[in-house]
Amino acid sequence: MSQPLLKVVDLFCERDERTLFDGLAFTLAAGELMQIEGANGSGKTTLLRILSGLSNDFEGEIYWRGELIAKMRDEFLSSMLYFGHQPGVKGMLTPVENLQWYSAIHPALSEEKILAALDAVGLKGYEDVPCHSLSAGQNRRVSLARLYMNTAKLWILDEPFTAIDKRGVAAKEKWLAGHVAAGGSVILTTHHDLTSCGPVTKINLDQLMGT
Ligand SMILES: Nc1ncnc2c1ncn2[C@@H]1O[C@H](COP(=O)(O)OP(=O)(O)OP(=O)(O)O)[C@@H](O)[C@H]1O
Repeated sequence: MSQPLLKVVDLFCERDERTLFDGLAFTLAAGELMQIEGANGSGKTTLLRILSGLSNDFEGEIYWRGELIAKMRDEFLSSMLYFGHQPGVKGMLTPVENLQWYSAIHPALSEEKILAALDAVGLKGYEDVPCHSLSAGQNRRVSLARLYMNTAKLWILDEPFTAIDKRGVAAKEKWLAGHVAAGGSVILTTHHDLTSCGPVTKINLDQLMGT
């Protein structure tokens, strides 16, 4: 069997003296999509922040391609896209300007690719409107356009479909399915039922909650 992309061993995390998970272990293969489930406050966001390197407040080990992430952080970070709760969109900038800013700290992207990404998320015609004049769902779409511009192997997505309408969700699910079919991997949280992503591995944090 080929080596997993990501391997989590004996992960323990507590917040406010409450154990969120203890002994959490799983592997994620290339081409696998994993959904983290659990009640509000069960630790889904906390887990995704740990996996993406944004939080070090945990015990246990996380491996990327067989090596401890802590020992090859730069390589891991360049292979991973994290999409957090906040859209991370600057209101004073237009969608095009936001994505230009994003592409400046990532592999440079042509304006053509940025416009294609905005078209793909349904924002054709809004390219030059300041984001503070867009709706919550449209701002979320600007942020999601990063997925259409990114070549990272692993996508870690926290509630990517929040504020997105039904048609938008179906289109994004297809995009995730395409990423996975091309050998990429996805770990996400969502309260939506995933219907168009293909096989989904599920981990439920409620069953791992301490007392
Ligand atoms: N920085 C922090 N300091 C202290 N406690 C925190 C911190 N971040 C989260 N928590 C606590 O950890 C628990 C898990 O929070 P988390 O945001 O991971 O849950 P969640 O499963 O993502 O919830 P939701 O479905 O509501 O988004 C909560 O009880 C929260 O209060």
